Amino acid sequence: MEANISGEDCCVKVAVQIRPLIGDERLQGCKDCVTVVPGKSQVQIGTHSFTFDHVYGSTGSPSTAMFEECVAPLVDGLFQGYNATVLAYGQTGSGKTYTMGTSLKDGCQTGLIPKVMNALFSKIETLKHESEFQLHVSFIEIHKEEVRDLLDPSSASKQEIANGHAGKISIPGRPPIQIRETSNGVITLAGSTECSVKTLREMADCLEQGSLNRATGSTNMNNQSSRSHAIFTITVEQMKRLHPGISGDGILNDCMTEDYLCAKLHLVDLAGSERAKRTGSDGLRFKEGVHINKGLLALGNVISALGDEKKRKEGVHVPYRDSKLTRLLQDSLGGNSRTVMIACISPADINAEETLNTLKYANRARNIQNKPVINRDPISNEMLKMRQQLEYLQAELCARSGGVSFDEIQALKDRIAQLEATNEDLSRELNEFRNRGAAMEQYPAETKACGNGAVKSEGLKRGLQSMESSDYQMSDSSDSGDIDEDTAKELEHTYLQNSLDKELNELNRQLEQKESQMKLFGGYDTTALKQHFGKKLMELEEEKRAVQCERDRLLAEVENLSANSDGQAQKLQDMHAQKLKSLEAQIQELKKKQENQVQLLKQKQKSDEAAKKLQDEIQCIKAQKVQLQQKIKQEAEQFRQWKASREKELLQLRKEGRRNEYERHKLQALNQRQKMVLQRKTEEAAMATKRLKELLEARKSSTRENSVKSNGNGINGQTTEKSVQRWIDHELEVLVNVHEVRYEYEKQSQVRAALAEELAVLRQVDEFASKAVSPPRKKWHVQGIFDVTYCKNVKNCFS
Ligand SMILES: Nc1ncnc2c1ncn2[C@@H]1O[C@H](COP(=O)(O)OP(=O)(O)OP(=O)(O)O)[C@@H](O)[C@H]1O
Repeated sequence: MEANISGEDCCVKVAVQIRPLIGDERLQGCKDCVTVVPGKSQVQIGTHSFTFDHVYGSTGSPSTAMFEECVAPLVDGLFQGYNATVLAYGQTGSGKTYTMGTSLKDGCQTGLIPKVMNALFSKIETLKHESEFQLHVSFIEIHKEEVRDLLDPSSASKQEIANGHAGKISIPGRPPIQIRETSNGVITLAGSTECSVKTLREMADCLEQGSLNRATGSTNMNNQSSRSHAIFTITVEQMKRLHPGISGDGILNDCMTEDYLCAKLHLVDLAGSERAKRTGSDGLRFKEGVHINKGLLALGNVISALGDEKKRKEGVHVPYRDSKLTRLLQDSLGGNSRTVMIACISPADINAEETLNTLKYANRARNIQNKPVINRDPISNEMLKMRQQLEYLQAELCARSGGVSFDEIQALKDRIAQLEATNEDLSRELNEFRNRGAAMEQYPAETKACGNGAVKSEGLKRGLQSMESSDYQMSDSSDSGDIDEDTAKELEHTYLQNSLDKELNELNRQLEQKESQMKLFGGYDTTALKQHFGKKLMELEEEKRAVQCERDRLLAEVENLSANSDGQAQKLQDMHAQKLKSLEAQIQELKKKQENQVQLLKQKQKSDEAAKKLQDEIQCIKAQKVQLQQKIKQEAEQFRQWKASREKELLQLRKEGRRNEYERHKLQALNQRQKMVLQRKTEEAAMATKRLKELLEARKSSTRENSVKSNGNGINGQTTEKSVQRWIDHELEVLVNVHEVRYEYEKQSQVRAALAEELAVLRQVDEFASKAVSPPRKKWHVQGIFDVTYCKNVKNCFS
């Protein structure tokens, strides 16, 4: 049997085992009624002729070759994850137990099961460096439509019952074994013992222990007849260690370092079909016989339903549930298993009828198609599928790229260069946004740490100081409310930019991911490939039909010839039969090819759909990316405009501030000058007052002198006149001086009042400046203008 990696259909293989005539049969003088056509796997009984996959015993292949040819490939398949079943079928006493080796006793190594165990352990030995294994064994029997655990030590006690037939006592309290179907259709046994075995000895012990527990009994046809269907199951769990980077593709193996496989091998020794008359059974044995035959009948119905191509195509119901035996063998017949059926027959002419039935039964089973798949851990399975798909697509790409012209390659290269350039531009833009965002971030960080408006302004002020010149002092005039608004605006902008950048990064990441996935699909138009597959399928279908017609024709000829019994006809019949066989093989081959093509086509369609979906997703992400980039640009532009207007405003304020500063300096200088004038005038006033006092003093003394002179001797009239004249002049001069001084005093008082008022205003200005709180810009400006005007007036006063 060939390895079946892809899980395609695979027919049940049938081998016939013809045992030699045994003691009783010889004693009865039985004759050999079965012939094997030399060099062919063909058995003839009477006028009937059947072709099988293998025929052993009699003049067929030696029975010793059976394991190598039929069972060893199944054992190998276990290590690839394929389930397998070996099923021995035949009438009672035909040699099923002998062939299977189910009754392993005292280490006697006859039959298939001991050989399976040997092969299994020697294979494990060779693979132990690359895999870890776990083996489990279960052994059950179906006796009178009940499933029994042959490895359960509690039910090991066997008891001979009254009529001498073997039987078992079921232990109360232990729940019966139940057949269950898992959600993915796998048949399991709930409640049966699963022994973990590590050595060949342990496994052989399990077989021996189970065999001892099996229900057997003596009948007229077999001294030790199996009264139940026995199923010995070996489960092989394998953890394969893969070596990353070793495989040629070098892609998926990098991430897949373990492969978990689990496969089961069912070794089934059925109870033999029997006729109560011939076995001479009665009582319990008779009832057993009825159950045995019932189970085998159900098996026959299942085989009929599955073996008939017409019924299968019509989707006829397969009666698996009619018996526990068929239910348990559901996977082995028409399911997930590679199955070999061994039809055991007796060559004795007294068994000819049963032998013919067995051969018919077996012949039908050959048409059963199973669907073995690798039983792999779902993740490993998924990985493998992807790898296969990748390999397939890579091969396809290679094939396709052979036909791609130089121009096309050049165009693709150009496109790649173009895309890379766009990508670089976008990355650069992104970095710029990021840098801007980072520069803005330091302000929010400071403001966040401080947590109040005044300190926020301080933070921003420091930030601005780092950018602006030292004449910033005047920008203190902008109120703290404005600064808070600015900070909030910048914060908002930074956060928005950051979140948009993040979004853009995420989109870029998704895009990269999707595009790398897309690369796996190659991106080529595969319509031509599909057409090619479709054409190929049709060709195969036609070829198959032609071969089938040829087969039908030959069959008809063979029918005609079998009616004709002369030697020539026999020869022709043989020739036709041979041709028929080769045609059968051809049909099978074509079927396989056809299935392969269908699988390929399906796979192709699936990958096309996936590629289309991926392409749509990429388009969608690209559209989102463009939108996002536009949004980022818009936002940046808005912020830039806002920033520019804000800076303009600031510049205006600074200009205004400088002008005010200049005015202040001017006023201070004027004030200084006025102070000096005031001082000078005050000194002049003091001088004038002093002079006035002196004059008044002089006047008083002259008055006194005059009165003394007039009251005295008054001798000279001219002298008196002159002195009066002098006195009058003097008086007049004094009066003029007094008047001048008064006028000057009033003027000085006015100037002083004006200066006092100006001083008050300047003090107020100084006070505001030292408190770092300026009067509102407009007010300050107006006040400045007022002061200047006022000072001009004062100046005029002086001039
Ligand atoms: N290939 C063989 N060579 C020699 N003897 C055989 C061979 N096959 C079977 N026998 C003998 O035939 C007898 C019946 O065989 P076995 O018990 O295996 O039959 P069976 O089909 O299992 O019968 P049952 O269905 O009643 O259990 C046994 O005595 C066995 O030794």
